Amino acid sequence: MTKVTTLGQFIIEKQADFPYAKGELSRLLRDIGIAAKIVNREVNKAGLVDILGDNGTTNIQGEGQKKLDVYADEQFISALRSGGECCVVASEEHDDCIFINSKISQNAKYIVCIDPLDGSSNIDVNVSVGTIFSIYRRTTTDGPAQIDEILQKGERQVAAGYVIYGSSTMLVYTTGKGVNGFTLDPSIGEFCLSHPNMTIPSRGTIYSINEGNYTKFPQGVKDYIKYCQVEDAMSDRPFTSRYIGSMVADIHRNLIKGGIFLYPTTSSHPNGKLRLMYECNPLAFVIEQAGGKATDGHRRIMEIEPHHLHQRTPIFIGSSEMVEKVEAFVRLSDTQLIGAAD
Ligand SMILES: O=P(O)(O)OC[C@H]1O[C@](O)(COP(=O)(O)O)[C@@H](O)[C@@H]1O
Ligand SMILES: [Mg+2]
Ligand SMILES: [Mg+2]
Repeated sequence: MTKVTTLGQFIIEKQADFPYAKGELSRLLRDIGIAAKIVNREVNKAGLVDILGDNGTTNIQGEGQKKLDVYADEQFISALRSGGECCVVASEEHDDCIFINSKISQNAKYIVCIDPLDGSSNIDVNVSVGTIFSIYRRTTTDGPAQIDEILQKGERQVAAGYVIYGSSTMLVYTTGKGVNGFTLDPSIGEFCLSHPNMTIPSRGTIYSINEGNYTKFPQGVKDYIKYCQVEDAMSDRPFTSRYIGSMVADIHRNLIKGGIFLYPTTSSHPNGKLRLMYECNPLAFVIEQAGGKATDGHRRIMEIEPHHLHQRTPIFIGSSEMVEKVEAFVRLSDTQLIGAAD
């Protein structure tokens, strides 16, 4: 019989990598795992219970909230609040940070940024959705946490990961020492280690982008898409186009098979669409830890200075050689633009 390692057991074993750890991060990851199971239960019942559809409210970015967006947000915040290891939560669904002022939490050392439900537009049609989380350590030690403690660069993350609610439910995370994936075994209600030491192939044959926006893309991205579509046996082109529209699901597939996910600037989203703090940074940390790359076309996502909670960024993320290739196209087009202006 093969040995089963649950997420809880794995987290405790890995605590030994950090000799001075007191178990707070382990407990925080456990709390996220618990909330993920609760959200999973509701996602699985969607269609049977009244949880599909719009909530009738909008979030800070003016996007309509789905009932499941609101439900997932409440579950994660409540698990983090009662777990006591997190003093501030920054969520896609709230304009401002949520300071947890309970006696046990106010001196907690961790800050969590979260996209409670990623891929909202897919909820009502039974397509995979996800949760993305990012964990930072506070930069001061006492008193209530301040806003600038939350706005840290992605390279300062101590842990990050995602949950994918798909044909099976998985939790994938990193603490900066590789990436491990756990599949929820519904018969025992536990996430079990199923994908140890995940690595992303350095090249793949999948590109993921919302091609409907093609005319709005910068020239370098248009040129890269054309490159993906050209026939060339040596480099396995034309590549396959796959776009689910849930960032977590697109990136999870590319992590396993190799590929690139692109959400560039567009004329309607001049700063990009996806959010730095709770979408791009955590996924960049996971993908880099798996051996891939994540940039905005010019610099590492995790080196971008955040100025506000809901800041957006363009992103090119996935297999290292593919990200380098799109960067080369972007650079070339920038030089041509400069040349034409001279
Ligand atoms: O519909 P578009 O513009 O292609 O955007 C799809 C992207 O938007 C998102 O759904 C945004 O996430 P939320 O659902 O959390 O707002 C990503 O998951 C996805 O990659
Ligand atoms: Mg999202
Ligand atoms: Mg969301």
